[in-house]
Amino acid sequence: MAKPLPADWEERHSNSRGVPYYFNRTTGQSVWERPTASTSASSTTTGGAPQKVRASHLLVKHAESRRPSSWKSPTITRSKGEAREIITSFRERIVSGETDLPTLAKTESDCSSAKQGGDLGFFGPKQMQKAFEDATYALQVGELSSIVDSDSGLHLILRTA
Ligand SMILES: Cn1nc(-c2ccccc2)cc1C(=O)N[C@H](Cc1nc2ccccc2[nH]1)C(=O)O
Repeated sequence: MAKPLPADWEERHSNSRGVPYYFNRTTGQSVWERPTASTSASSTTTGGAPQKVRASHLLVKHAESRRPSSWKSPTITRSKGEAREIITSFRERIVSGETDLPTLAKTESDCSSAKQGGDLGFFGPKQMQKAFEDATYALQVGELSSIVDSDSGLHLILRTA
């Protein structure tokens, strides 16, 4: 029987790895190992300040997106299903090594960060939509996410720091 988690820690599920990970609601820290009483909030690498992460992403919007418009298209009418087919193909091309996320994001992402190769810079807890934040914190640096569904559309996320 697993011991209860220390205060502020919660168990989450990593879609990309299919295993649990542990998230500290106070510091924004995420760890793979189940925390014990000694894994305190102050044990962050930043001395207690919420840990920031950096990520690049490729966004494919669809008709149900919060803002179905982008630098690529003033009115986005593709269905969510079509968007999923498109982003699945993009992910296959990245995983095969044919291209990489920043290169593909520059021409294909529906986010205004496309010109920066999808780089969003550093962000901390509660700065991005929850689904995006959770997916990013669950990634190791250098890891590519599975398809992440937010109110903005479908994302591929590459954690860079
Ligand atoms: C969060 N963010 N950062 C930038 C950005 C960053 C660096 C340089 C230029 C733009 C754009 C955005 C943004 O919200 N863009 C939206 C789309 C979008 N929605 C997101 C939700 C989560 C993370 C990134 C996201 N990007 C848009 O263009 O309609």
